[in-house]
Amino acid sequence: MEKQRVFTLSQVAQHKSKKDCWLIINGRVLDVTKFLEEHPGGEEVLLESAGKDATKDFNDIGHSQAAKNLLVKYQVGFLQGYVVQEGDSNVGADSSKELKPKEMKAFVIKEDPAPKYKVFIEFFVPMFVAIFFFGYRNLTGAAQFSS
Ligand code: HEM
Repeated sequence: MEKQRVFTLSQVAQHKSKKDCWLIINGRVLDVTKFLEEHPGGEEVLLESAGKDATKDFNDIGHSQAAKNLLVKYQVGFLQGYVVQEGDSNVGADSSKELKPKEMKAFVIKEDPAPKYKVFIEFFVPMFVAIFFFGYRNLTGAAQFSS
């Protein structure tokens, strides 16, 4: 559950120190603070990407499947606006399968542009039309009755 949290780029960017180091790889937000000293490539390279998207750097090195499997271990969530494509869930599940670098598809999170306006259109407008209609009929009916 913890790994499903969604972070914005600016939230990730706040974790860029040696004592609190996050980075993004393939849309996954990773807390690598405890991994800094263990990283075979050294802590400097990780600190250079701290708080940022390190996907390109990670892929350029040609990390092994074992390294890719480690990503899930340090994952604390996902980057907002990214969808992990099919097959990426295999990371960490089957180390015998070599996975290709995953492509992340960006999508736009659309907020309802005017929900109050929509309520007005869907509810109040028909209500006003009905009131107007019955009011008009009553008035004309009353007018006919009185004449
Ligand atoms: C959480 C993210 C990362 C993990 C889990 C990770 C893991 C590993 C592992 C297990 C190795 C040993 C070789 C291998 O198995 O491929 C390694 C080597 C290395 N990593 Fe990373 N790495 C990460 C991020 C990065 C990043 C962002 C860079 C940036 C450039 C980087 C640069 C390197 C380098 C330069 C090596 C040494 C390669 C060599 O000696 O041939 N790593 N990494």
